Amino acid sequence: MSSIPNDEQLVRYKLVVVGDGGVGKSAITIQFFQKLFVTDYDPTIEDSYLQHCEVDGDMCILDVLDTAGQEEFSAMREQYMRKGDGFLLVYSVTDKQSFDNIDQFRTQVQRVKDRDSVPMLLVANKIDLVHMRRITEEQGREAASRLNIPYMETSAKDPPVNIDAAFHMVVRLIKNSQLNPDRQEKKKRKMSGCLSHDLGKGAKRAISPTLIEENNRVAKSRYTAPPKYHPKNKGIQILDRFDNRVILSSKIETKILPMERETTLSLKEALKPEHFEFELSKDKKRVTIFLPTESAVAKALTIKKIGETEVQAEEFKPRCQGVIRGIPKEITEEEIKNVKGAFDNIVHRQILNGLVKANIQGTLMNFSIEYMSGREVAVLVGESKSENKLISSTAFKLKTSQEMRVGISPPMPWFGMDIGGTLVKLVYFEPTDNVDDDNEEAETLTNIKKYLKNNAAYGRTGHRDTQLQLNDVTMGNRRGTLHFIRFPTSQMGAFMNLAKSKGMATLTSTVCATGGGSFKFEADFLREMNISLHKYDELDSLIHGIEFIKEHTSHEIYFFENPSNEALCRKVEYDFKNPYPFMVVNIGSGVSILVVHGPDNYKRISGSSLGGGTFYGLCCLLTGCTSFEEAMELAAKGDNKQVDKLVKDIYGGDYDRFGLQGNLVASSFGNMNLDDRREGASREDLANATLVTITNNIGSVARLCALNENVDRVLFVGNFLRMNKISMRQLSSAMDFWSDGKMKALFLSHEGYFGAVGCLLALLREKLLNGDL
Ligand SMILES: Nc1ncnc2c1ncn2[C@@H]1O[C@H](COP(=O)(O)OP(=O)(O)O)[C@@H](O)[C@H]1O
Ligand SMILES: CC(C)(COP(=O)(O)O)[C@@H](O)C(=O)NCCC(=O)O
Repeated sequence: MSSIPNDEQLVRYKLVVVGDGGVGKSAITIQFFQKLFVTDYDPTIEDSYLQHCEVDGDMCILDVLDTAGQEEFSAMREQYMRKGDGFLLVYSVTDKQSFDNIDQFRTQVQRVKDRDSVPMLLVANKIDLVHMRRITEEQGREAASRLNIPYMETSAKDPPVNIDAAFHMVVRLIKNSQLNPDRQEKKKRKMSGCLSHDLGKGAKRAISPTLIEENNRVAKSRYTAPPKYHPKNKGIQILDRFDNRVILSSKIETKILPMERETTLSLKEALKPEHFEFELSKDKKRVTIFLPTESAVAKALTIKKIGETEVQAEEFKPRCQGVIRGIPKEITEEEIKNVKGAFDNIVHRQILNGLVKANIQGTLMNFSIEYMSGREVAVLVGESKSENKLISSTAFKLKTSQEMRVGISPPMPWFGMDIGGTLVKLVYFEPTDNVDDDNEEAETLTNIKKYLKNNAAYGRTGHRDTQLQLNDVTMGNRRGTLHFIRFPTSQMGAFMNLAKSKGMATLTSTVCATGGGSFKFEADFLREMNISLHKYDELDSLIHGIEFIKEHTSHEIYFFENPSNEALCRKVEYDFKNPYPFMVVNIGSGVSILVVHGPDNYKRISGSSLGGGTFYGLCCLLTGCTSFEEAMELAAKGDNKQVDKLVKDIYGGDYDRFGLQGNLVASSFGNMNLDDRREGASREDLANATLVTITNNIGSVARLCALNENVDRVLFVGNFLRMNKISMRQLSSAMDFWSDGKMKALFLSHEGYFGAVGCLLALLREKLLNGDL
């Protein structure tokens, strides 16, 4: 029976990604490890990544160092080059200088490794930027053959091209070189023939031991289990702990070993950052964890230890608090100052299973930072260098991830875009927390901000719903104002031109989008603006947007009291506590019906093609109206009874036996086959009848679905309900009447914007999670 090898049996390959700054080294590495495309990355910091990987059917550990391209880091570069087993030499096909510099990187690797033949791959990156390409494939291949190394073209953008293939290729090159050291040696002699010859035998002997040692080391780790290291062994240092394993580092190499007799569970596994909030007591001795949901509580109870710090789950109830105990040492102001000051001195980040650790120079202790996205909290774990043991652990509030310079938050501006069948909904997050965005394009950014903020109309058809603006909200790790903007999907071309003229395309290369149009217009965005759409599913986004807005705003959810009585009807705020399960009826162009059992637990149960688009389309056809607003105005003045056949038109009164009142619509538009009734029906009546028809149908489908799902609260959202009190009242009375008062129709103030909010949140969550926890 075969068994899964443990880490001690696995071969570990150290790969190093080198090349000029800006060629996409981080993008390539992050795409490989985290399967996402990042556009912004701190160019001054080196990151290393460690992950299990399968290459050609063999499990191994890949340890990849993404290097800083800057010159000032060149001394450090030599140090890591020495440890590298294989190298990706990256240039950008849009940047000739980066291509020209490849020779230097190659020579440097050879010099530092003291060998001519080092496993290396020439990587021509950014091939997606076709129109900006300066170095052809032919030139790239020619350079590769001159350097005697293989060549590969890549793109780290989604969908990525050859990213996995490039890393796998380097592993293959390393394996080949290990299996065939003789060939390497021969090749080396051949390539550096004149050097050996000129210097004679002595020089050759001087070179050989290094090579033999190098090959022995690799061969040993390939075929025999390495010795167990104990931290007390001289010169061995605990670098990190994660997932029940400990990483030990000696001067020679770094090993991952299982953490025996340790009960540590990684914080990441036990709780997700969005499940809790931290608060540091004034005396900085206690950290309180707030757990918002029951599901989080269940997980929290499984935590035994975080590092050396005991965590006790104390009577966790929803919205109750527990306390991290046993923080052994009060952190002093001085230390905080040191650590804070040291954020600028981060020289190396290590991203282990998504957890960011930053090594900081210049502190009294060697702190590592575990940063929790969106919570503005950092947990600092101090390790005394001399004793190799954890001596303190604490947490305190930080301003932002920018200040820490860890975590990857997307560059400003932050937009979420929902491109629907009729309308594009755009939410724009305007930061107000006075954090420097550290953005080279600060002026363009400021201009865009001013333009959006100072106007409520954009072009002929763009509108900002100023009444919906949300001030002082936290998104990602920032505080700010959320603005809500919409324009017709048919105006996408004009929107792109406007956005281009405001410099959007120069500021960002990725925008998050949802809705059917995120697929339909994807190619146009790329072609016209060189912007990739980071796509999120529209129903996921809708649910996450609703969850966020209902948690972060008051007065959002309401219902109608006495909906069928004109004089007594009034809007009443609804306290949506214990919300699950509930149903969502999204009335956009068409209708989607979902049942929601928890924040991440929903399903689409039904839909209808008779939606807002049907109302608007039919209205244009029947009344000649030219805008939704005009259609609604007409409908408000009309009377459907001219158009529809009522129960009393058929029965002469009520149909008592089954409780059908005479005024009930028996047949929508049923009177329009009669000449006199048709002639008597005004545009207003036709608009009203159209609205009533569509609304009635949605109401019946929704009620049946709610019945089927055993749900009594139904949230109606979507822009069909914009300025549409008629439909809201009608839905309210229909739900109430037909369910004998058991079901409730609820409405949300931000009607059609939830998808856009949800997709922005998804982007922030994805970026920040991948960057830190
Ligand atoms: N200014 C508007 N222009 C067009 N349709 C509008 C407008 N305001 C509200 N609507 C209504 O909203 C519907 C679109 O709703 P929305 O939730 O934005 O869906 P979608 O995502 O399909 O665009 C339209 O079909 C129409 O009934
Ligand atoms: C296809 C859609 C999800 C698109 O969403 P929309 O742009 O209408 O908001 C929606 O129109 C829909 O669910 N239509 C109904 C399809 C049906 O179940 O009959």
